[in-house]
Amino acid sequence: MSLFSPSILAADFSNLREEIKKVEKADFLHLDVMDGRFVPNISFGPGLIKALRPYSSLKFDTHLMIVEPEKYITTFAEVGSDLITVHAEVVTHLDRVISQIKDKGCKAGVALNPSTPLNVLEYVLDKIDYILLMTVNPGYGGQSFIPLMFQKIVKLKELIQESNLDIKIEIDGGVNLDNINELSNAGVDIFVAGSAIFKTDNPADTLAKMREKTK
Ligand SMILES: O=C(CO)[C@@H](O)[C@H](O)COP(=O)(O)O
Repeated sequence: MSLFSPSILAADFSNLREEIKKVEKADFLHLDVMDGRFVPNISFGPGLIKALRPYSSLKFDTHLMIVEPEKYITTFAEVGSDLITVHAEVVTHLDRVISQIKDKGCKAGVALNPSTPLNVLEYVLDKIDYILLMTVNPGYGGQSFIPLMFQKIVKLKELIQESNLDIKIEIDGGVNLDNINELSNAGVDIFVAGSAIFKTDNPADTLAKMREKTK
């Protein structure tokens, strides 16, 4: 069964308490932390995540698009993250950071930009819970899915199956009602979607429609 992680980046920031209620039937809440350095945009930090934590029973899926994420793992774990994802591109000691995340009792995810090859994960594969494939260049919501990422998803699925490990494939960027069925068939386990959910009149209904189109 596919899992859903609506990204609040596309929600109405002036009304987040109400916005997150609309997606309470999802599985995770996707929290995009951006620092204006690793990505050109600045979003929000641990203070907002802490403030939202009492108002949702969803698992908090914190996606750190920041440099030096190793300095902030404890903070993001303590404000209520269940899953913490760091980008391989900014971490020198990936094995160590994954351990840091797990030591805090969180699931560990590693994200890859569209242009980053899968082989950077070869020697940490046995420690990762989730691989987050960026299917747009990170930094902004509302971009179009990069078509070549289909091949990357299929390749990663094969790699995981060959290794016999229990790693979930999460994708992020440009997911919508038109491409979700094909993406599900390609092997995606967790869908992050921002605009396709929050920019519709009825996010709960859109989420349900997306579920119907997945395995
Ligand atoms: O991490 C990011 C963007 O960097 C995403 O989580 C976006 O928020 C996804 O937005 P949509 O493409 O679904 O609008």
